[in-house]
Amino acid sequence: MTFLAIDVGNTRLKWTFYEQALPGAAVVASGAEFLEQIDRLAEGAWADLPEPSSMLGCIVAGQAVKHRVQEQMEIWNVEPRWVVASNAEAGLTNGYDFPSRLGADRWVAMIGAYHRMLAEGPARPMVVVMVGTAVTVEAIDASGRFLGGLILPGHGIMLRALESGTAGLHVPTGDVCEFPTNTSDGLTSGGTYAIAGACERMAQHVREHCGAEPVCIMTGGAGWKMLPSMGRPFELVESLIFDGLLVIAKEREVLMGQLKA
Ligand SMILES: Nc1ncnc2c1ncn2[C@@H]1O[C@H](COP(=O)(O)OP(=O)(O)O)[C@@H](O)[C@H]1O
Ligand SMILES: CC(C)(COP(=O)(O)O)[C@@H](O)C(=O)NCCC(=O)O
Ligand SMILES: [K+]
Repeated sequence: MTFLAIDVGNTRLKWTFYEQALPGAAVVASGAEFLEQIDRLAEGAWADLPEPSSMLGCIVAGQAVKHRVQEQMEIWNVEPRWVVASNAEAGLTNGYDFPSRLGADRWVAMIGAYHRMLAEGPARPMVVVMVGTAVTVEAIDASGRFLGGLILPGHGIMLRALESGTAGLHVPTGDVCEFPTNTSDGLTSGGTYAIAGACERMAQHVREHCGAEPVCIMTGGAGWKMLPSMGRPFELVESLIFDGLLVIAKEREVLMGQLKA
């Protein structure tokens, strides 16, 4: 029972093909494409795959992109299924004012992170950071309640905003340093420490609210850029969204089985 997991962000589509729809399943193949390139998936990377038995995805990129992705999936007989954030799923409860308005990628990543933490020991509060086009910094308490999260511009958006809003900030990418002495380093370091600072504050909020030190996990295409500049240890888990999709797929299969029985 092979399984295709898809994560469509505002910059790239990421996919992983698994042997089974089970947490920890073996990876058969995986890839990532910028959204401008996704119309060639069916004749490109997906052409060599066997037909998946099922798929589950999360998408935050909008309706037009969703149609383009589903068009590529027409080489198979598989039904497109997309996660929408709900009040509760897979052990998490959603504290958002309007739960379905929470980005599906955020919800799925939190489910992946929470199950990963539970697999490693006793339940603890968490900070889950996703560094993609935007940056999100989520707080989860030890019982699995999503308390709320910060949304920041990612590196690219911060730089473009500064470039377009000023006359003197058109410079190449610089290095991250504590005391930048040129414009390039100032911009690169400013963006990086803005994100690191938000993560640090959220970790403080969670510690004060929950009375325990949070487990801190990071994911997303630009996570590796942030890791050396964090104020506290963060574990980088590139597969967090896929881990979450596997958890959800398995739980839904179990529920379906119970309904049929
Ligand atoms: N090798 C890379 N390929 C693509 N994006 C990268 C790479 N390394 C870092 N990035 C950064 O990661 C971001 C995309 O991350 P991703 O998690 O795919 O975003 P999203 O989920 O919003 O589409 C880009 O904005 C880019 O700054
Ligand atoms: C915050 C996001 C833009 C992040 O998108 P990404 O950086 O992964 O492309 C996305 O999760 C989203 O559109 N969320 C809906 C609004 C919300 O979560 O409150
Ligand atoms: K994403």
